[in-house]
Order: sequence, then structure tokens, then C-alpha cells
Amino acid sequence: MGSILKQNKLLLLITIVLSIISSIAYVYISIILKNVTDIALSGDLSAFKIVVIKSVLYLIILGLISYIYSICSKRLVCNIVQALRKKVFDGILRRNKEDFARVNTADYISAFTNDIKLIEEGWILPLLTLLQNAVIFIGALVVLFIISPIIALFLIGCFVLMLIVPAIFGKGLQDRQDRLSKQLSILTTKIKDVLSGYEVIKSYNIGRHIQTQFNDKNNEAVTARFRADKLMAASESLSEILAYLTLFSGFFIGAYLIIVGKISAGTLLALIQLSSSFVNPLMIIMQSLPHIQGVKPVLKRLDDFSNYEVTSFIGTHEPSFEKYIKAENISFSYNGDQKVLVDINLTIKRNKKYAIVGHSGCGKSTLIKLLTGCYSGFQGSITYDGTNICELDTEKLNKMIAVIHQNVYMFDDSIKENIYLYESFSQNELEHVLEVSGVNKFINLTPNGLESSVGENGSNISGGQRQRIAIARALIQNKPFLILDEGTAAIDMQNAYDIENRLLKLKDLTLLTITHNMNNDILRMYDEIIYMENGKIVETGRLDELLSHDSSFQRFFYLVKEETVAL
Ligand SMILES: Nc1ncnc2c1ncn2[C@@H]1O[C@H](COP(=O)(O)OP(=O)(O)OP(=O)(O)O)[C@@H](O)[C@H]1O
Repeated sequence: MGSILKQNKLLLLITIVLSIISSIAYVYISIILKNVTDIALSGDLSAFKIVVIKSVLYLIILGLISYIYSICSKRLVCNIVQALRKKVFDGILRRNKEDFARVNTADYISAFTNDIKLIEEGWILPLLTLLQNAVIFIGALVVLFIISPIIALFLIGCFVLMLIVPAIFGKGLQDRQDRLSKQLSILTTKIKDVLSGYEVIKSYNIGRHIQTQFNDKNNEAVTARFRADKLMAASESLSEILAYLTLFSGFFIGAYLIIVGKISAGTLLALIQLSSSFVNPLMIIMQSLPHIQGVKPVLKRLDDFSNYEVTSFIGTHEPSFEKYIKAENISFSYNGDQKVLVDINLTIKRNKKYAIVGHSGCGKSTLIKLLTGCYSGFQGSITYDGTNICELDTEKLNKMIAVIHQNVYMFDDSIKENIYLYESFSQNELEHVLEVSGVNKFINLTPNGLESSVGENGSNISGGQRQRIAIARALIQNKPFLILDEGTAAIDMQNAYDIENRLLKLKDLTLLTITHNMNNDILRMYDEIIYMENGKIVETGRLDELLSHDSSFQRFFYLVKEETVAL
């Protein structure tokens, strides 16, 4: 937050200066009131006229200063909120895939929406209010000292007494604001889940169940808000009672001093005005402090997001894949307990074609994730042309590898932009990838060809069409290493066959395919089939070699074929 305030230091300075000027000007009203009262009591009409004119002019100038202050403080709030959002966003973008996946996406959304709102309401605005009122408070105290040191000393004593309010409520408010932030995050997760799973909810008629779940989360969020507000109300009420007690006591002391002839009526009026200039800001300060203290955990949460630093994969070496990628004795577990990969040894040679096959859950996708630098906590080593993956610059590594998953993400934009990903390419490059990916087979059926919108996450097009666009997107970048993680599973058999066939014929491409399709003609074209079982590579070789003898792969191969025929 300090850096954000530094970025806005000029605006902050102007706001503070204006705040000081308007606050002092506000305090000076008591002096004017004293003069008016004393002039009225003296019966001097001409002096009275002059003081009225001066007062009106004074109030106009005060109004103008207040207006400019108000505009500056609002601009400052906008700037801080904008910078805070940007900082959090930058922090999220800096994350590597492994760390990004550790946090639920709804938590990120909640940080941008709920948490930033909590900071705006509980930190930025109260801080500005605090600043302005602190100046009024100090100004009033100084004038009070000049007019009546006894009352000033008494009010200082009251101020010390009022400091107990933030001390009593600060910690409790922090806990409750933290809880509120977490409950809002859980509610956001639920909402996101419902919107993403809308089709399932409708198809399986589970609206009522989901409604109950939503109501529970909604209730919990509202309860958390109310608990925080209740404590805030207690804190505000105590501040108010103490403030009024101070005001009354000051007034009674003033009244006593007038009875014993120590002060004039004008001074008493000034004292009354000053007491409210002293007590009201004091009350506001005491009410703002718990707000500011309360949002500390939320501020810390946002700080954690924005100050994120990558700790794994911090290598800077330029990755090279001219010859091979080698995995040696790789073992890996997601939860530190159960091993998903066990002692994997594998060499991927440049421009060769590999198919990874095996039963569902045997670790195929996990192996790909490790090879492409998504997870760091594995045993063994992965090297690119001899350099350990941990020493490589992962951003540059990502530029070498394209991975197409079964569920590809489509931006809500045209087919063309989803292929180009906002870069530019030549017409020849475009035509080539449209041909290889099979996009050209359906592009004429869309309303505006390549300019047709795919809709939110590709909702206007079919799953197979999405995958073909994803293949075109990967190919146009001309990356040397393409991974299809069941990347053609949503495409019909004939088209999937044609696409894979064309990819297998690309000489300058290293292809690694995870597939459940046991098509002899296609599998025969691969240089190596890697068969996995329970996290281990059990057999490798060309299709005919593996089928030529009794092997685990052979049994798997015919089993899948039987299952496919049965379907
Ligand atoms: N992010 C994750 N956190 C925890 N466990 C995971 C995670 N991803 C996968 N797993 C577990 O790791 C094991 C291997 O999963 P993986 O996705 O690698 O299998 P797969 O062979 O690709 O399966 P499929 O063919 O069904 O896609 C499974 O038991 C799975 O439940």
C-alpha cells in the first residue's frame, strides 16, 4: 500500500494540504462566532455589518475549498483502488501454473471484488476522514488552549480516556473482518460454481439442492457481515457516548467559569463551537480507527496476492530443444503422500512422434505437466538438451511448447483472434494451419467465417470445432513441440484421424499425444508408444513390436478395442 501512496504523492499532498486548510478554516468559525457575539453585546452596528459581510465571504471561500478537497479526495480514492487492482492483477499474472492452481479461482475473483471494496470502505475512506478530523481536532485544541487552558486540559484527559475504544474493539474487529472476507470468498466460489455448472443443474434437476447450498453460504456471509457490523456498532456507540460525555462536561465547566466571572459570553459561545470541533472529530477518529484496524487481515491477503514472488522455476537459462528432453528417475506426488508417478525414465527426441497410452488415472497428464514445467516438487531430473528444467526460464519454455487439452479455453472473440491470440501472421501461415487443423472444414458453415464470434468460452461452437481452433492456435505459433492431451477426443473419428495424420507428417514437429484411440493405422505412424500403468512406464516401442508378443500393452490394446466396438 505504501508504494501506491507514493505513486500518488502529489495528489495525496494536495489533498492533505486542502484538508488542513479546510479544517483550520472550519475551526476558525468559532473565532468568528466569538467576535459576532462580542460585537452584538457591545451594540456596535457598523462593526456588526462588516463582520457579517466578512463572514459570508469567508463561508463562500470555505465552501470552495471543501469542494476542491472533496474532488481531490475522490480522485485519490479512485487512483488507489485502480492501483490496488492492478497490483493484485500483476501479482496473479506473475504466478507460475503450479502456484496459480493452489488457489481457487473464486478466491482471486473475491479479492478483486469483495476485498477491494472492504479496503475502500474500511481503510481508504476512513483514513482520509481520520486525516481531516485529526487536523480539525488539533486546530480546535490549539485555539482552546489560547481561550481556556483549563477546558483544553480537561478535554485532553477525555481524549486519553476515549483511546480505550480502539484498544477494546480492534482485535475482535480484525477477526470478524477476516471471517467476513473468507465467507464472501466462499459465497463467490458457490456463485461461480453454479454459473459454470448451470447446464448440469438444469439437466439433473438439482436446482433445489443447489438453492439450499446457496442459501446456506449466503446466510453465512450475511451472518459474518452482521457480526462484524454488530461489533462496529458497539464500538461506534461507545465512542459516541464518551464523546457526548466530553462535550457536556466541557460545556458545564464553561458555564461554571462564566458564573464565577472568569470568561465572557462570547468566549463561552466560542468554547461551545470549539468543543464540537474537538469532540465530533474525536468521535469520528475513534470510529475510524477500528475500521482501519479491522481490515488489516484483508489488506494482508491482498498484499500476499500482489507481492507474490515465484520461488520455484526461477531459472534464467534460455531453453533449447534441438536434440532431446530427458526424464530420469521421476517420481511425483500431488499430496506428498500417494505417488502418482514412480521412477519414470523417458527420452523425447526432437521431431519424433510419441503416443502415451494407458488406463484412466495412470498418470499420463501428470507426466506431461512435469515435462512442461508445471510442477516443481518432483524427485529425479528433467533436462532439455542437458540443462535441468529448474534452471530454465519457464516463460521462454512456454514459447516452445503448445499443449492442447480436451477442454480448451476460448476467449469471447472471433475465431480468427482465438487462433492469432492478438498477434499477427501472414495469410500463408493462416491457410496452412487452417488446413492442418481442419478448421477449414467447418469455417464456411459459420455465419461470418473467421470473423464469427465463438461466444463465452466457445459456447457458439461445438467441442470438436473448439479443439480444431486450439490446434490451429498452437500450430500458427510454430512451436517445435506439440502435446495433444486427448486434444482430438471431441472431434469425430474421421476428422480426428485426418488431423492426427497430417500432424504426424509434419517433419519439423515433435508430437506427444495422449490418446485412448487404439487405431492401428494411426498408432503405427508413431515412432514410439509409451504404455503406462499405475504411474509407471511399463512398455515402450513401435506398435507392431509391442503387439508381436504377449505384453501388457497388447492386453490393454485389445481390451480398449473391444470396449470401443461394444459402444
Ligand atoms: N491436481 C491434482 N491434485 C491431486 N491429484 C491429482 C491432480 N491431478 C490428477 N490427480 C490424480 O493423479 C492421478 C493421475 O492423474 P492423471 O490426470 O495424470 O491421469 P491420466 O492418466 O491422465 O488420466 P485420464 O486418462 O483419465 O486423463 C489420478 O489419481 C488423479 O486423481
